[in-house]
Amino acid sequence: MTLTEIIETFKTRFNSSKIMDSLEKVASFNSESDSGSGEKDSEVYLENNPYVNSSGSYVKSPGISRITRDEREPLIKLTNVWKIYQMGEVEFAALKGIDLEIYEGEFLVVLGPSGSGKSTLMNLLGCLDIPSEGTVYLNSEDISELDESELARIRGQMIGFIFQSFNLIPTLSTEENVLLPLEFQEENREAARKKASYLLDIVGLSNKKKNLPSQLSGGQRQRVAIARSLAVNPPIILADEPTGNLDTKTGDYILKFLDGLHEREGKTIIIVTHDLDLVKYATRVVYIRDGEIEKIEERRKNGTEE
Ligand SMILES: Nc1ncnc2c1ncn2[C@@H]1O[C@H](COP(=O)(O)OP(=O)(O)OP(=O)(O)O)[C@@H](O)[C@H]1O
Repeated sequence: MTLTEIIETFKTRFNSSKIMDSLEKVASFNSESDSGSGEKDSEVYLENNPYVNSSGSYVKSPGISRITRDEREPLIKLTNVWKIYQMGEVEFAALKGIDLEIYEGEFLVVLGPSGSGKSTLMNLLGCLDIPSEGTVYLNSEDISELDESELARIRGQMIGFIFQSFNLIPTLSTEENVLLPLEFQEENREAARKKASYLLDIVGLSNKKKNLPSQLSGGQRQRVAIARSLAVNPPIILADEPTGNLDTKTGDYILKFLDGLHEREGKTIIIVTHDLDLVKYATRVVYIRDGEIEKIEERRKNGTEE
């Protein structure tokens, strides 16, 4: 399906946030079996990080924030959240009474070993799943009170997702993948193209606009996912193991980029990882083990505990 066909088919049936939601689910399913071209990353893009080079330019927030909110309230709040998986007769508690408040401007790293409940927590923080018990608030709204399309709308406006599986639409080019959320926001087409072009430029992929996801390396796909997550300028960026499958250099680039978005753009960044190295970027670290918060550490950036 082409970009136009996808848009026209879905626009007639659903509201825009719901479409993005459905497409991302399909894309994440499709991309699991798709391991990429294996093409080596060029290092040229390392020059493009506006937060690393000295050109003085940086990512200007594209678009305007569509949310009005009380800034004293947490962006995301979890109270006594449990997630219980049912496997036949057996119940398994993956999260056991999590209380957590996340405020604007934080760089939060959720750290825990394999099986500790990170992805489960991530899905709840991103309002992609609902708790078995307890309450999740996004922008002061109890998400279990919202219907599916309201939830998709608020989530689309508030959260940019960067998932390990990249969630790119396999039949769309790099440029079209970035354009997709903008098309559904009813942006002026020319402005949307400019924005997509700018975002691809800053993630160093202007020369890959016409490539399909299968013709990109893992690191390049991750950067398309970042460009797309920034397209609608959400206040929160939620990243699941953002450097997971990447070589050190590309991983470093992506982290510095996220760090720049935090420092220069005031974005709230939430990263879920098992990689201890990432805590140096954090303003707060949540240690999770066996479905419980073990401790929470306030930090000054660059490695020191407060
Ligand atoms: N759909 C499910 N049904 C049953 N159990 C599940 C389900 N999803 C996760 N679990 C279990 O819940 C626990 C937490 O899983 P989760 O994926 O959140 O851990 P994680 O910390 O993200 O692990 P990893 O770092 O290995 O990805 C694990 O013991 C896992 O086996």
